Amino acid sequence: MDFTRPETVLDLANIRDELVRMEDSIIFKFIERSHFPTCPAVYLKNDPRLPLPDFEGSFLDWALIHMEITHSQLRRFESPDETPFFPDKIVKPILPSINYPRVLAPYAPQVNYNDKVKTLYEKEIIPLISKCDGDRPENYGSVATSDIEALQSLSRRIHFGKFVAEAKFQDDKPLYTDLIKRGDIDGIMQHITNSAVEEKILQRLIRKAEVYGVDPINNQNERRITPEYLVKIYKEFVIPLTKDVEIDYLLKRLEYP
Ligand SMILES: C=C(O[C@@H]1C=C(C(=O)O)C=C[C@H]1O)C(=O)O
Repeated sequence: MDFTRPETVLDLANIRDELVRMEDSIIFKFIERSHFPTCPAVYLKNDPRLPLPDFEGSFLDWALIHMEITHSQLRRFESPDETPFFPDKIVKPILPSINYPRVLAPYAPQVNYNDKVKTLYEKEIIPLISKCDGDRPENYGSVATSDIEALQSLSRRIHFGKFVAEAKFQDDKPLYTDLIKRGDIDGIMQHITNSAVEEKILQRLIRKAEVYGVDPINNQNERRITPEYLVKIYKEFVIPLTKDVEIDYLLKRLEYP
């Protein structure tokens, strides 16, 4: 997929291949996070264990904002497949702009589900992928670094729903134009859903978790990322949020030619 060549981006088969590649990134980021305990202090607003002068928010919020400011200076958020968690904080790149040809509708950057992504990650995913419950102050920096990597991978995967939606719209404009005009959200959900593709993804995740998630040197055959947890994360969070992004993107699509 080459974002300077729109024809490679709006090919649904190419998009699905890219989603498959993202599975490996997400699994490996989860495995990295699984080396540490839950470290709840990292996610609590203004926690006394992590004093942050002149800042309202959690340690992870602080770390993510500073990482996104640096990444924005390196042009990360000019790329149409990257969506910031703190869009109001990012700054102009220090590198020259790349004028990517337009692939998505101009409002695409405003389709931003990262608040939901971060909340679900902290509340639902961390308890599943952490090594154990507990707080280890010596791990706070590593935990935040690992969380940022995992959040950025999850965000990219979920917001790829914009490309899926645009590809589906282009493939059947009459159908989606009628559904959008009637505000038929259930009808849009029905037509963007491909249960066979979803099932294939879940089956593949089980196999990947069985291979990647087992620690080869651990003779107790303990899993670092269980297949069941990975399926739960995708089935209950990643795929539904991707489809929410698809629907949200499509509902505004007729505002632009
Ligand atoms: C991403 C797509 O749209 C939907 C969402 C999917 C997902 O998030 O994995 C898979 C199939 C569809 O239900 C697609 O059609 O490939």
